[in-house]
Amino acid sequence: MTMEMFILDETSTGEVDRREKVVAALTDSVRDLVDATIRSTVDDDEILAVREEVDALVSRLRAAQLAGPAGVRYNAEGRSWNWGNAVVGQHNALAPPLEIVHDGPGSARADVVLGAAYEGPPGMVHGGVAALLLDQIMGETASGFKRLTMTGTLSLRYRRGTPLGPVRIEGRIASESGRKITVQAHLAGPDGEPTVEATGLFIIPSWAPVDESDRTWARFAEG
Ligand SMILES: CCCCCCCC/C=C\CCCCCCCC(=O)SCCNC(=O)CCNC(=O)[C@H](O)C(C)(C)COP(=O)(O)OP(=O)(O)OC[C@H]1O[C@@H](n2cnc3c(N)ncnc32)[C@H](O)[C@@H]1OP(=O)(O)O
Repeated sequence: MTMEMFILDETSTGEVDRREKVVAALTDSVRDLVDATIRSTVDDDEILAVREEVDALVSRLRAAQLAGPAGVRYNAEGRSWNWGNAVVGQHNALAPPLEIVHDGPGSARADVVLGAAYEGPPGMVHGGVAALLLDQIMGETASGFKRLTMTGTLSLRYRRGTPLGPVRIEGRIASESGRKITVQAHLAGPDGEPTVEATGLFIIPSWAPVDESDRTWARFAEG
């Protein structure tokens, strides 16, 4: 991958903000649909009838589509958006409803409520979902919105099951050496005791801009 894979898009920030909100509301409804589908016990005829209506709605959305994935876009004002991102994509119903808070240099955290769609062992968060969330938050911790970083190596220790429900994830930079940034993080359930501990090596790719004062860093950092 190269910097050219990030898409320069002429849409104004005001228009990006407006559109993001409109589709994000639909995304919330689709998340609800996913949860309702998993947990529904209505009879078969009702399921078939709902399916027909959902298929009709999909056709309406397909009336105008991007040719491929949403990608990571930015405009000349420095606003960037990644609506399809698997963790923070505002238009991605597979992404849990999560907001990452950068509460200081080299640290980040997020609170999220994980429902039935994120289940692995009975009543517990899927291990891959825990890894997914940790990867994003640790990547953002390493990047700090001032440089571009990619996951090199991620190591997880699952200490005990994480119950579905409210989950907190916290990450911090443990050390840095050249283009290599080591991040430590954990994920915890409602009692605050870490259930998953993580260490990751995040790498500033050789092709990425090197000048941290360059605005390009900030532009792409929300990738
Ligand atoms: C979704 C994509 C978004 C990406 C862009 C984000 C922009 C926004 C930024 C931030 C906020 C958002 C945060 C995102 C959160 C999600 C993050 C992900 O899930 S990223 C997808 C998964 N990861 C990959 O797909 C990497 C695939 N691998 C590569 O592209 C390359 O291998 C890369 C960039 C990791 C290294 O390539 P080189 O060419 O820059 O590295 P060389 O120069 O060979 O090595 C530098 C040093 O690092 C070590 N190294 C290289 N790869 C390593 C690895 N995998 N593990 C450990 N060490 C490694 C080497 O041994 C070398 O060390 P010595 O300087 O000699 O001491």
